[in-house]
Amino acid sequence: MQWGQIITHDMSMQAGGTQSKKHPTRCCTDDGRLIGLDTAHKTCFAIIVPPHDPAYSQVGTECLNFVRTLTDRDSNCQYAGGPAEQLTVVTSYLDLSLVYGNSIQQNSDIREFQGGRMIVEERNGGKWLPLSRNVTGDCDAVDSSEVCYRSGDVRVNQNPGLAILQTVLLREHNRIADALAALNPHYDDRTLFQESRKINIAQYQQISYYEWLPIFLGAENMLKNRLIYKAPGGSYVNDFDLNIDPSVLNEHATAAFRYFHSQIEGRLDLLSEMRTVLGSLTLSDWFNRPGIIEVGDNFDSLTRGHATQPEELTDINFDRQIKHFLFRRNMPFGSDLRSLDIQRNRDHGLASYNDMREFCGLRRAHSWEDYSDLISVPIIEKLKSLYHSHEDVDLTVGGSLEAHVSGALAGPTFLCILTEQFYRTRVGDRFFFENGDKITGFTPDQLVELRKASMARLLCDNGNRITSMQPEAFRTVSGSNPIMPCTNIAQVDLTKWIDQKPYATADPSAHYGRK
Ligand code: HEM
Ligand SMILES: [Ca+2]
Repeated sequence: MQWGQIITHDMSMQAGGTQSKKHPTRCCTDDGRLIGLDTAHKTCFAIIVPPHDPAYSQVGTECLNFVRTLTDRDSNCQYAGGPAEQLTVVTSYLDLSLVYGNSIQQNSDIREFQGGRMIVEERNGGKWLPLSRNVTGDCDAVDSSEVCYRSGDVRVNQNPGLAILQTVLLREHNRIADALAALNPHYDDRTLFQESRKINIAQYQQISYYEWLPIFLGAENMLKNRLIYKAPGGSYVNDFDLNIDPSVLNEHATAAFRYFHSQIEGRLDLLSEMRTVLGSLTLSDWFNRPGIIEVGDNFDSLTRGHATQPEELTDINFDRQIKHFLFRRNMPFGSDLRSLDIQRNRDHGLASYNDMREFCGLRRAHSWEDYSDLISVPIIEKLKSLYHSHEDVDLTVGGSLEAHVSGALAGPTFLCILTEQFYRTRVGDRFFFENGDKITGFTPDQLVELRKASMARLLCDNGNRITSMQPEAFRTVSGSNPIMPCTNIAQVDLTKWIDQKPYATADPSAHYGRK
């Protein structure tokens, strides 16, 4: 057995799946009935709802739409004789492709080509993501005047939290570009764009690896496996390895990383600067309707809400908003994210839970009872009633039932996959921000600054009028993580990017010492 790779070249987006809106290919009728196999599109793999389903039986839904991910077979580029491999349409590096796009063409469509900036549009005194050119296609818009965004990633409109994050990262790019333009008046648009992008990506990698991932993977586990380093100061980590394939593991994108769907909270609080609750939104009212973030003070209040209200537990329970009401538009029920995850596991033909356990160095189970080292007995009893054999348990199911490793938010099998992925994502990236490459790396002075980047500072700098935040924005407010004025939160000092020399891009050969 070996790791399964999703083919490409932020973390994968499977081609042709159900990432955001309703898929144009319909495998069920509008009222949730199955379309006969003879008439359904060949990529259909509809989810059959049992008649006794506690939610869907209320409205007689017997079929949930599911369209198979496109593979190399569909695109006539199949590896000789190998099994079908899923295709992805985004880059697999942590390169903020969600902001900058996945190709030169996508990038050109969202760049301003002035002052190094990305396109933002002014509405109601604020700077927002540019509008989609196909509002009713990209969003669940009631009419074509509704706000619907265009960005580097088509999922931007999927939920309000994501639209906020996309906006914050876009504004951050322009904030950096404006600062660099003031510090280096001799820089042209292209230099400003590339340098700002490079800083924005570095901050994003710093935040992802040093602030966010430790909560999920455990800081000790990350240190031990060389995903992060202790107190690096201004020193480089030159761990780039040409032999490490940085593309996204199928087991990661289709099982392990989706486990965090369990954390999704269906109620989105709106909070004042004093952190009093002004109201709340219901997630399923706002799938693919991102315009809500531009209404009144919602951008700031929702941002404070996301930073303040706790996530749901990482466990076997999933919020009704995604379990019954995903993309429901104004219908009483929608789709079920948990079912989609399980069906996607089968669509991609992932290895079984038992095989993956063994591959990760855990004990292979030879009977149901052998799972009791990691899964509780009542849950094993439930599994027995659902699967014919202990060998049949899907990876996405078994992995999410394991007791968590101490200090992490996943059991050993998922943690093995997540750790392998995030090791590859850094070590396989020759531009990872901690690398000391003479041409592409940062100076030690700049690295010291980048290591001060935080989610709190990003939210402070790119809200409309957010003036306070807790320093660890991914953690709830507490005595040791109190709300404080933004001015007290460390800032990346961009004066370390003052470039004394005339910039050398006019003569790229100068970099390589060629004549
Ligand atoms: C409101 C929040 C979210 C919603 C509504 C949502 C919804 C979805 C949907 C509909 C899909 C595609 C399902 C399919 O057809 O196979 C998906 C994929 C995925 N989601 Fe989420 N998700 C959310 C948050 C998250 C979070 C917080 C994480 C991880 C921390 C996550 C990780 C993933 C991953 C890894 C995939 C597979 C992406 C790919 O490879 O194509 N999602 N999500
Ligand atoms: Ca949960």
